[in-house]
Amino acid sequence: MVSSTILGFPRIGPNRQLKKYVESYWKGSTTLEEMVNNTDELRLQNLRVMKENGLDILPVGDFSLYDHVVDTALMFNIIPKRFREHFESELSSVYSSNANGEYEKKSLYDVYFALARGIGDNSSKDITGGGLPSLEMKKWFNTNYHYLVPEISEETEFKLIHHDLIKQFVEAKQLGYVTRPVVLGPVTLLYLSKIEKAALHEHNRVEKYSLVSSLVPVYSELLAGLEAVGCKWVQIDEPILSTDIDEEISKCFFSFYNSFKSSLESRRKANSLGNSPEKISVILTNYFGSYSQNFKLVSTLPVEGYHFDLFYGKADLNEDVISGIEKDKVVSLGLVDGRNIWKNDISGSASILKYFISKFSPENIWISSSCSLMFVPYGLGSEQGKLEKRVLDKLAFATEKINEIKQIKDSIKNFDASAEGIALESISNSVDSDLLQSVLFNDESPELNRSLDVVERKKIQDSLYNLPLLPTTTIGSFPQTTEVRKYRQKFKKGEISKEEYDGFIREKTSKCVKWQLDLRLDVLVHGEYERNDMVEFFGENLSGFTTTSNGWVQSYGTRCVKPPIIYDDVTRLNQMTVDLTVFAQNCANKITKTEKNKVKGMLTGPVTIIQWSFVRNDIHTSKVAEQIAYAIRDEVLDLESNGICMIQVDEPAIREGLPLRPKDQELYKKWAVNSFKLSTSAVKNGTVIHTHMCYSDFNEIFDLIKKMDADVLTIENSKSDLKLISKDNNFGEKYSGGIGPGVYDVHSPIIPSKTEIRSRVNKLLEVFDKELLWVNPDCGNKTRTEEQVDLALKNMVSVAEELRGKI
Ligand code: MET
Ligand SMILES: [Zn+2]
Repeated sequence: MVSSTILGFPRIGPNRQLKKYVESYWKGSTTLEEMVNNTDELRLQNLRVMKENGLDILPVGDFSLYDHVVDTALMFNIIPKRFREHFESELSSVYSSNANGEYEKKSLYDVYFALARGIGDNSSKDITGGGLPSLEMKKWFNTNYHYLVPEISEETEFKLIHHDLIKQFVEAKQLGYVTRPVVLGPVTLLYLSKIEKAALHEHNRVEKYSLVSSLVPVYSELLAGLEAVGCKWVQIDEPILSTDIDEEISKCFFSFYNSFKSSLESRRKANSLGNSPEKISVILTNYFGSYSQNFKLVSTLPVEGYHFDLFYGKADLNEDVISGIEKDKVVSLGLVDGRNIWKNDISGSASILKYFISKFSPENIWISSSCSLMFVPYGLGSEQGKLEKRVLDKLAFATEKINEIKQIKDSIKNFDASAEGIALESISNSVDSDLLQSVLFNDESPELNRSLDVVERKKIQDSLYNLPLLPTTTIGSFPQTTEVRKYRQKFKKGEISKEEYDGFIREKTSKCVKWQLDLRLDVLVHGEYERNDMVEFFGENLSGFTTTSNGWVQSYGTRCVKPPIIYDDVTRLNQMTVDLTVFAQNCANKITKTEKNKVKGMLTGPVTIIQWSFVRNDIHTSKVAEQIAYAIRDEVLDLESNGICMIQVDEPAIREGLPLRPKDQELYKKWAVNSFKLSTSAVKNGTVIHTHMCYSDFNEIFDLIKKMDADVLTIENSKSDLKLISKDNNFGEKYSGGIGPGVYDVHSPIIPSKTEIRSRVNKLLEVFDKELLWVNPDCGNKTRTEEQVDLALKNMVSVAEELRGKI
């Protein structure tokens, strides 16, 4: 009989309880004990829900109070020096815990939350900046989830410092559940980690993959511990296998899994566990894509089973891969999409399952989710009666997805593999041949291109606007104060009229324009007071979108987001931003009695809208991008014809969508760039198109950025230590448009000093042509207070004005 399972379940609870439980502990309004009891209950509730909805084998260890990567790092004592020193006594109390792994909870939790959130003035990510900076946060592969980056060094003393996973297994077993502990694999753990700066002596570079041998004993100790309490399977997650791994990483896999096997064996002998009921087996788990070439290596590793993501890794449904699976291995089939919210095609999944049954023994087959279900909301329960029925009928959230796995299992009950032959071709995916018909794949199309190139356009634009050298601007949003939020809430609840709400927004907008003029900013914005969120706002104004009332997914730690759902064709229903932008421009004109200070129109680009939504999957994503691009294009043209001559189309998430494998990246880059161009290229040459990007490392996408052909690019840069302008990448030479690398970090509450800003601008001037350089923060101001924004921008403008006279 096949078994049903999943790789992991959402941790946040049906009503985001995790947030409440953990945050109230942080605030001191609940005790540690209360927090632990509450979150334990949430974890046990997950087990119940999984069981009730029909799973045979449940994951344990997939739950986390903050992040599973920092969980793993801490469990193995991967703690940077600054924390080891600060928490010396707490850690020694944890280390001296008794043989059962009982430790004083408070000590461990103090270290844990400090790693996650830092201590004191954590805002300055600079080690010298005082306080204890938290671990850095990064995107988990190509998802919108952020993990904490472990810091390792030669000084890291890898050891298993607690037995929580073993205890959770035992607890679940006592409650009658069959579970499979989930552990992040060693190679992926190293891949996600970085070398700890403070521990680096000059001339002493540590190659992080060389540390893999030190991980062997800790993993084998953990697995031996699990084996001793009767655990039969452990899931070791190695999603790095969805990328093209190089020689060094391949070696790392090979050496770890082989030595680990023998280390476990010697532990068995030493502990005379030889007579333990059953040896523990390992299922190696890859998700987010296919193994493809990597499977050759994987099939030689001494593990007992493999998980396949058959949603995003359909490429593995091919003879080369499948013939490499030995008959006695367990195959776990990720048939239910862990990253999107659409109902499963049960009969399609059943066909794939039948194919595997015809090849392998049903006892060795597991039906599973493609990846953990933590990337989709908890359950549809609270959407009943709220979402339109025709939308609701298409959806499955985590709880419903478990049920689908059961349905797939039930649907093959009477299947006789010997009677029906199944061809591999019938289940593997065919490529959408219509795809390339889209305008997005026709680089030469006049719809995608402006008539002059960026250099020629600049000449026209310079003559029209007469901006000073080092023009100053902001990225768009101004503080979303409690007052702004309160008004929006009241309006949404129907407590105030549309007129009253609009009146308030206009008042805020006009004050914001005045404020910017007082600050002497050159290019103004309207402040985005009308927007709760830069994607949701457009979702509410375009057809084909809907929003849920409780469809939260974890973004990082206790923070969740509620992505809109794109379920149908997207069209623009009405003008979305024209009124308020024109209003802001009129305010500026009235105050200055000139038309000198231009207000930038502010829109979100197609790729970002897609990246931060759940997107229909019945048509190719590029088709959705094309539809959104046409809608934005109409808005851009309406702004222009209403006198707005600078328009910013934000694409902060453009890097996020980049596929994991180079061979898939070209197609993405093409439609991503061209959907931006389709949105923006219809304007006159004198209209200045701005774009903005943040949140990522841009090294991989320089070509893409250039191809977008914006007139001005404002780009996050201050957090990533001016990586953008590092000597090696020659970005300054390669980029011929206007450019505004952020001169300070808006995510920090610290007011950037003039000295700091001046030194950044001076560095930028070494790299970029002074005619092209803009001066601006690195992202929007919405999360700051009005006072912080005022002081920071005063310093920024003052530096720009001072330097203008000198360069
Ligand atoms: C995450 S990018 C944000 C861009 C947007 N225009 C803002 O200023 O908030
Ligand atoms: Zn930004």
